[in-house]
Amino acid sequence: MHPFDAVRARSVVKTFGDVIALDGVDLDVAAGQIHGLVGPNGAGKTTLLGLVLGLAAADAGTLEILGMPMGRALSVADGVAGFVDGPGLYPTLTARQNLMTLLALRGERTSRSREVDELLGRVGLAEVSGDAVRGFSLGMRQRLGLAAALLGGPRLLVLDEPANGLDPAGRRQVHDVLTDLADSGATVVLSSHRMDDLASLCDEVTLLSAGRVVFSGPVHKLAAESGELDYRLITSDPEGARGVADGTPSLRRVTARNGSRQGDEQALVVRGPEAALDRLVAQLIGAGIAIRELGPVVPPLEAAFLALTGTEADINAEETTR
Ligand SMILES: Nc1ncnc2c1ncn2[C@@H]1O[C@H](COP(=O)(O)OP(=O)(O)OP(=O)(O)O)[C@@H](O)[C@H]1O
Repeated sequence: MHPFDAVRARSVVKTFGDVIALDGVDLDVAAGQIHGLVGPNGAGKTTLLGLVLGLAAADAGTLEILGMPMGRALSVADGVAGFVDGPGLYPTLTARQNLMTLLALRGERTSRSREVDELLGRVGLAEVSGDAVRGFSLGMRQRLGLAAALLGGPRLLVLDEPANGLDPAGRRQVHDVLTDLADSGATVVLSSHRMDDLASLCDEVTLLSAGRVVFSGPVHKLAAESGELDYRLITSDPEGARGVADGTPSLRRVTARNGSRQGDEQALVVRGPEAALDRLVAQLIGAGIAIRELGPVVPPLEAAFLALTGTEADINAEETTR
């Protein structure tokens, strides 16, 4: 459908002194897709987005943006817009003045004021469009930054944690804007720490860990990397359920690894493949034990993140010292 990659990185390296921020990164983002970058703090997400935006040049490797090779000169490629480390805004100007100023800087002032109002409405800032940005919350600044990035009608939008500081309604609004943009054929590359956000928004995700790609592909495939999950069950007969679990092949009873909750003294936590869990459920029902709650202790996407980035061990250790 789309003949080229909007972003194509091969063996990209970026260092800051002794720190290797990106260590041979490959990235393919098909045109028209929403692609998420995820990874622990310091994994290299912002650095990679900065290279795509032309804010810095790679030390080694190749990077093609919208089919054009990025050179060593620092400049935003044609058709690309976005921000890293928060949007750059003029704090003393109003939201509307910020966007009008951006247009003025491009010599487009008078013709597009209606478009500016429409954009402010789309990102949920219509009512505060006349307020000075210096009084804006983090979420409001994020929304205005998104509107500013959309002004030029980008073919590739690059956003570093755009959902940062947004309330649930704001997140929904931003999702809608990004989805509409992708539906119109543009490409979006964004970073996020929220796996639920990425799952609901992105076609594909790339998981970075310590500057390397440890997964890249569709979100459902990432979930499949979670390995064995811990499942938490609340039943009508905790003692009886423990006995049934102990007799279920391939299933182990464990102490909750993460997310202890109220009522956990009544909960049974088991680890094993899905088929073994299915057997346990059938046996519990057969034994007349009602299942009142059943779900993974850590959602599959988060579990995959923890397993692939090696952060799972830290969490286990934390649990055992409680
Ligand atoms: N300008 C810089 N000078 C020195 N080191 C830097 C610079 N920018 C990034 N780094 C280092 O490069 C590594 C990657 O940082 P980066 O900001 O890309 O990670 P990130 O995945 O975006 O992290 P976070 O989730 O915390 O935003 C980190 O070790 C960071 O300290």
